[in-house]
Amino acid sequence: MDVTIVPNKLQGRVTPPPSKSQTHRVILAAALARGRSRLENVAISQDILATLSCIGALGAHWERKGERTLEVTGMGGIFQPGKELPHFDCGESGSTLRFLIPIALAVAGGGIFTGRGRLMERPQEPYIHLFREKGISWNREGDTLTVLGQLKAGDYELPGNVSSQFFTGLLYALPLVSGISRIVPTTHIEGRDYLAMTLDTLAGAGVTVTELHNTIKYFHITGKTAYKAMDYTVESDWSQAAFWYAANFLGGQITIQGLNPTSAQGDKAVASFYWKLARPGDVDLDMSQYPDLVPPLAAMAAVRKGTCRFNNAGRLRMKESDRLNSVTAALIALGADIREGEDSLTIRGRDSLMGGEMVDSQNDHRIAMMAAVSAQTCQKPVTILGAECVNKSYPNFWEHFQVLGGNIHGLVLR
Ligand SMILES: O=C(O)C1=C[C@@H](OP(=O)(O)O)[C@@H](O)[C@H](O)C1
Ligand SMILES: C=C(OP(=O)(O)O)C(=O)O
Repeated sequence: MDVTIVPNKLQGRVTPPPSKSQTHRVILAAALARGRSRLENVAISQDILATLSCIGALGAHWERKGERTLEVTGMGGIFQPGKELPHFDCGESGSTLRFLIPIALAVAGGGIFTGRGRLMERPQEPYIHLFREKGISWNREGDTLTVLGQLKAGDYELPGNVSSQFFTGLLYALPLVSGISRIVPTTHIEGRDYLAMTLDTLAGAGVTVTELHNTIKYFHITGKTAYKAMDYTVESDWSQAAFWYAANFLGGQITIQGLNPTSAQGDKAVASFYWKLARPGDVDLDMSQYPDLVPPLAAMAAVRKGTCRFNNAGRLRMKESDRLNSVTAALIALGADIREGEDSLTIRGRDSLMGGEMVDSQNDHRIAMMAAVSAQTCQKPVTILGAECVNKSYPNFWEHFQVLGGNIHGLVLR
């Protein structure tokens, strides 16, 4: 679906969707627990649907109990083996794939994982190296990956600068096996707040992981822990709220409702980045902890007085698109002054953007949403190609855009 946006300023009230990161985590904890968990404020985006289909493959059950309520009956850490290895269809969700691999190894002795789009091209090397050492077999053919073996307790060393999702996967899986384990980062961890969110959700399910320190900080896990069923209300998503912050930065008057200012979501930092960028002048921003904020912050940086440099952003090349490249291509199409570095972006702010061109979302939800809010400040209409990709994380994004007065042509709502 291609949509054309005729520029105007957005205004009104919006509640961002439920946090995708929290939803993945709480569904997995509920799936591993014995008994029934009631999860409130859950939205079924494509990524969340992928995680739900995977917990089905593990033997957990889920049922919708209303628009935003989900009941999950967990498998209690006990997998009922069938004739074949379980099949996990991860869609395009990196979180689902990286969280489920060690869980499947812990409870089911492995599994067959499939994915679409760019998913299977995204890095898995830290797991490949680690599992090779542990005698677990790893075999990828095209979009199908088969992992086979039993996850055992022990020491797991991981680089911290590829994806925090490898840590989360092991943090979920190692408590399920017998014996003490340690997860030791071999570099500085990027995306630490995602791990704080993981530890928070695990604690809610009665699973305690301690962070210890000798020469470096590491995670200490006592094995054979039972996950407990829980009632949980998912918070609104700060990473998605960031696009409405960008819309406000570009002249919108939107009241963003329902956010928890003390959330464990690291992307609540968008509020302070907003004020940093609102002051004229040159700024350097370290994005190593906030990869998902780069597209909305780049939209802000394109229209302001001063140059903004986004540093330590190499991880963005490994997302749904190569996001350093796709942010650059999209903003250039809109008329921004942006330069792509190996792991950085440099944006010289302008008074406004020209628009009038087509922007390819490259099947990346955050690029489509960035282009949509940037279109507000353009002089000419903007066409976004592949606009349906927002379904990955924010299925009613375009509805919200319209309710806020966005002038969109070509929209086909499901
Ligand atoms: O754990 C999570 O929920 C996520 C971690 C981040 O990924 P990386 O740590 O792989 O950069 C982030 O970009 C992704 O959208 C969600
Ligand atoms: C990168 C993202 O998610 P995932 O890694 O789960 O695919 C995202 O939502 O921007």
